[in-house]
Amino acid sequence: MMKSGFAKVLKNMGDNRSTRRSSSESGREPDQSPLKVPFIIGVAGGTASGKTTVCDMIIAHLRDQRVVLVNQLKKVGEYNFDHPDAFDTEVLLSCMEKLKRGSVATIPNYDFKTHKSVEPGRQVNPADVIILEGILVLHDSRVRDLMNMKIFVDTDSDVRLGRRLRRDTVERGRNVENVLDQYAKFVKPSFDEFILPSMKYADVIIPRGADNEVAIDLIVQHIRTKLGQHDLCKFYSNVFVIYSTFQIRGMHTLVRDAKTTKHDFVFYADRLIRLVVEHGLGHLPFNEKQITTPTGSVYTGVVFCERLCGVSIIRSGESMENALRACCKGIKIGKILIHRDSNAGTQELIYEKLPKDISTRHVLLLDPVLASGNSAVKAVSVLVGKGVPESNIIFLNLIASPEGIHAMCKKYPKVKIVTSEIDRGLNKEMSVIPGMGEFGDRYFGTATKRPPPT
Ligand SMILES: O=P(O)(O)OC[C@H]1O[C@H](OP(=O)(O)OP(=O)(O)O)[C@H](O)[C@@H]1O
Ligand SMILES: O=c1cc[nH]c(=O)[nH]1
Repeated sequence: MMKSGFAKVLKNMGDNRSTRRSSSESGREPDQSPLKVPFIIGVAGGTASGKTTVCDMIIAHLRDQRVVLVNQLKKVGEYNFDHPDAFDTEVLLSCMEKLKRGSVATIPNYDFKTHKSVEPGRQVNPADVIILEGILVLHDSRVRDLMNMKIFVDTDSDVRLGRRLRRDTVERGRNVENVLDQYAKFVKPSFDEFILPSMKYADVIIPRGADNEVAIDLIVQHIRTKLGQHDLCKFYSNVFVIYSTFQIRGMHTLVRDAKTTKHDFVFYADRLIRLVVEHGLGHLPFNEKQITTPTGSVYTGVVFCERLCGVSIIRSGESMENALRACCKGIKIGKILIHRDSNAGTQELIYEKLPKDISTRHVLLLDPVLASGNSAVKAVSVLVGKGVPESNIIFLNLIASPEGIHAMCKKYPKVKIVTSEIDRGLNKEMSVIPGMGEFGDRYFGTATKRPPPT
């Protein structure tokens, strides 16, 4: 039986068999968002451990996603097929690079009977999820570094030997003695020397392989969560987008609509702000506390963090103060006014009024729009200058641009950013696209911007 040595199975996508409806079929505008970075999973484990079955189960559960399964590429002509030298890591890396960039990759086919590559190679299209499977995919750090999730399938060695014997004799026409000889000479020593030691790099170890449905279910849930997140959340662990629902999409639809009245804009912006504030508070530290309920039972809970304050960036940030006050009784709120000259790209601190003991507090920094990030970076620099540890700052925001996120994360990687949606980018005027226009003017009903105080 001949199978491709690299892109063995193309599920749902590889050769243009996507099960997802195209944008034209679904009646949407073509997706103009920046390139989606695929979620890459590595699945390693000894021979006949059930790696392929585990991959097939993950693919079956992710049937609404474009998934491609790629096998570790064999080098033609190698004798010890279980040694790291038997794999063509350079070609694998270049193919993965193409797929990550969103290009088609041509992957050599490999015949397991003749141990030769077979022309033509297989064309693999980019996908949402790439599963990289092979006994040694966790061995090389360059391959590991590509992965968002590393799995090791850990199946009992007797079970694996039994399966291997059956497969090689029944499916590949070899005799028992020859299979056992190869196992003792190459397969087992390589497992002990290279494969088993790579288990320490795994994020998840699946005992009993494909029989472990609970583990596979948990893995699939995790992948779904990650796929639902914006790609920037995969890059920056300090960036959080609140969990989207149709209610949240509906509120965004209203606040982004140029025809929405001021009254409705304020109503739905306030609803969104409240959700962002509640989510942001969830990132504060907590202490465990046990209380007794009216039924006399003990409930183990947590106490709210007490050393808090809000800081709004005037003027739009002030729209978020009410929601913060409604959630945190009596919270102190400071203010920062920055004059931003978007043409010159400069920011000037005009005014600040902050609690004297701010350096001992966790700070919730408020501003509904993160565009170039200049205002937020300047505001954080003021706080840090007052002695607030960077990691004690949570920036709460309704709409963020990728440019703003990059700018903040580059300068202040420990500041947490909580937003409700990440948009496509900025236009020439430095407005967020698609965005919601000038937030302050829409929220406060001012047709033109107020000049900064002199
Ligand atoms: O990331 P940046 O490129 O710095 O842009 C974001 C800033 O722009 C908006 O304020 P704006 O200057 O419009 O003032 P306003 O709040 O008074 O409306 C917003 O509230 C941010 O403070
Ligand atoms: O799109 C933008 C950019 C900056 N400030 C806003 O209010 N909106």
